[in-house]
Order: sequence, then C-alpha cells, then structure tokens
Amino acid sequence: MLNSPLSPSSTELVINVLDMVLSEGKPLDRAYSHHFSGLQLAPSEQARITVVAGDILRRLNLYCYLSDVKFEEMSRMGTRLLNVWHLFHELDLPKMQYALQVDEKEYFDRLEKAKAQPALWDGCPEWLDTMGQAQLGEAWAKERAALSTQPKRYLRVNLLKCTREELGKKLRNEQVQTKEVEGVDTALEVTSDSALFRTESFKKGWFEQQDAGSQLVATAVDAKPGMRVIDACAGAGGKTLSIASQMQGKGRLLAMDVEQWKLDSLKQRARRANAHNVETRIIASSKTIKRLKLSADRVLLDVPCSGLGVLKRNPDAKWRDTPERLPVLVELQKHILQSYSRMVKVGGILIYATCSIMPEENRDQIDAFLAENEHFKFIEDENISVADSGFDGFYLAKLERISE
Ligand SMILES: C[S@@+](CC[C@H](N)C(=O)[O-])C[C@H]1O[C@@H](n2cnc3c(N)ncnc32)[C@H](O)[C@@H]1O
Repeated sequence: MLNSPLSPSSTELVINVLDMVLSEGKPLDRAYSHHFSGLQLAPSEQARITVVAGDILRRLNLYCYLSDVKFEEMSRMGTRLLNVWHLFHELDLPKMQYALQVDEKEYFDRLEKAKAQPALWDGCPEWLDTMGQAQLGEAWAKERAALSTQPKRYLRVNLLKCTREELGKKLRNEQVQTKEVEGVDTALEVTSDSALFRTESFKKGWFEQQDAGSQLVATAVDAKPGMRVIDACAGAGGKTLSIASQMQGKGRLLAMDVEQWKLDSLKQRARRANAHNVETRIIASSKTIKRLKLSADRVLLDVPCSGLGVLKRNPDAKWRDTPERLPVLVELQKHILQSYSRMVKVGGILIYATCSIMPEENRDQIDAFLAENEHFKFIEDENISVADSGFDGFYLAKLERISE
C-alpha cells in the first residue's frame, strides 16, 4: 500500500475527493480531475493519493465502521477516518493540525468484531453480498475478497505501431517500468508510479491503458485482415482499437453506440492509433441494425452491464448502485442479443461479453438466447475470474451463425 504516511495536504485532498464522491454522487475519476486540476502534484504523490482514496472506497463500510464515521459525514469527520486508515495499515498518523483523534481501545475492539464479518472485511455492501451469494454460491467469497484489492495498471501495445518489446524498451527510456503479462500477448503491467499519459509513447499512439482481462475479450474476437467486423456497443473504443490492430488496418471495422460523444472520443483515439479502417455509426433506431442484416464476419456485443467485475477499478460504483438496476440491465442485454445478432452472417461469429461476474448477465443470457434461436450454435465461453486471473472480471461467449 504506502510505506510512509500521507502529508497533511494530501490527506485533505483524499477527504475532499471522498466527500465529492459520497455527498455529491460524482464519479471518482471526475472527483480526481476536479481536485487535481491546477495543482502541480508530483506523479508519485498523485499516485499515493489515488491509492489511498481507492482503497478507502473499496472497503468504505469497513473503514467507516472502524472509525465510527458515516458515509455522509466525510467533510466533517474525514480526519478521523483517515487516521484510522493509517492505523489499519500500521503507518504513523498524518500530521494534520486539526484532526479528530482515534480512541485506540474502541478501534481495536471494533477491529476484532470486523474480522468476524467477512463481507464487511471485504468492503462489500449487504445488497451485493446477498446477490453474489445467490448467483455464485461458494465461488463468491473469493471473488468478493479479490474485488477489494488494489487493481494493477495494464497497457495494451498498439501492434499497428510497435511490438511489445519495443514498447517496453521505449517506456524504460521514459522512466516507466513495465513487465510482460503471461498469457496476454498484447499486455504490459506498469510497475512504477509514472505519469503514463505524458510520455511520448502515449502521444505517438504506441499504447492504450486497458485491463488485461479486457484485452483477452478483444483477442477472442479473432478478427482477421480483410474481414467485416462490427463492434456494436463500442463506447469510446477500448476493444475497437484492439480489434483494429488484429485486422492490421485491412477490412472494415464498424464501431457503433447509442452515445455520439463516446464515438467522437473513439475517432480521436483511432486517429492517434493509426487505426484507419475504423468507421463510427450512431445507432439512431432499430433501422440502423436492420440495414446491416447478415453482413458481418464478427459481431462483438460488449453489452451494458452491472460492471460488478470491475469494482476494484471503479469502487465508487458499489456505493451508488442498487440491486434494482440489475433486472433492467438484464432486459436490455436480452434485447441487444436478440436484435443485434441479426447482423452476423452465416458462418460468422457472435461474441457476447460483459464486465460482470454474475451468471444472470452471462451464461444465463446465452442459454436463454440459444433456447429461442436455432440459427446459432454455441462454440465456447469463458469466465475471467477476478480471483483467479488478478485482472478485472469479464465473461465472454462465442456463438456461430449456422443458418439464416
Ligand atoms: C460495456 S460498455 C462498452 C465498452 C467498450 N466496448 C470498451 O471496450 O471500451 C457498453 C456500451 O454500450 C452502450 N450502449 C448502451 N445501450 C446500447 C444499445 N441499446 N445499443 C448499443 N450500445 C448501447 C453504452 O453507451 C456503452 O458505451
């Protein structure tokens, strides 16, 4: 975690970030950019602040319990929570001038009680623990624990511009230390606290930051040069760019979404990456899909989902989300599968993916789709487990269209 306490000013920044997320409901990355803008923080100090804020959000209920602070009291009581965080990680307390002190006896009593409550220990809200237990049974406990750990930073090498070895070497010259990720040919893990986006390698489009699990999903598309490929829920193009590099710039890659601003950002990233065969198209109505009937060799449906596989990276989501959102998402996923699968041509492959680890969004969807749809044959699926892989959690299934 850290090997020395935060400075008083960094402690205050952490409290402000937490307050913005918890009281104003702002996403964590927005709170960081708001509070970091205009400050000349060294990249290493910025990294320390994000490590602490991220860890607190991953186990917010635990730290709140240990410090007897409520989520909504962060601006008034945050100094006590931060003191408890330091105590928990066996660090000296930060030297804040006006901090609320910790009653150490009370803290150690609470610590013992917390150890006997695994879900609290893993920073899991009750609704999520109930859901995980119901959907994953015995496998849930290890996923829950893994979701409370600090995520690693991964890069995807842009093979349109360089090899993984070349990227590693260039980054080393720019004081960024990396190591190759076993089993994911396109991935490097960043092992230093460097500011990645200021590097020349980034500006030249040699890499994108992308979790290794997400890279595995994109690799499963297995797009070949010359194919017609559709990425139908492309967002800002994390997977589109990876598919573009599989295609070596040859063939047609159509990136679609319902949000134009995401496609605009995708276009910009595609230019930087030299991904010239990417075309974007907004999904304005069902006609956009109908016009592409039976047209694609590969269709990736990286559907909107609960994001419960990526909570290490987006820990603020579990304090905003509610269980009521899941059935709505499941219906939308069902609709997308039914409707967008029409774009796959006979002999073509449909790849369904989520960044969730819940079977209801994953294999259950595929089983229900296949039960109603004789035109597709199941090829394989994969659960990318947070606990087993160390990456974010994903699901992917591959289906082949066998008839019109
Ligand atoms: C999981 S995200 C995609 C992430 C993206 N593939 C990536 O790798 O960066 C799901 C995307 O689906 C889009 N979406 C939501 N409803 C949709 C719909 N009905 N049709 C197509 N895309 C939709 C969202 O805007 C969002 O960008």
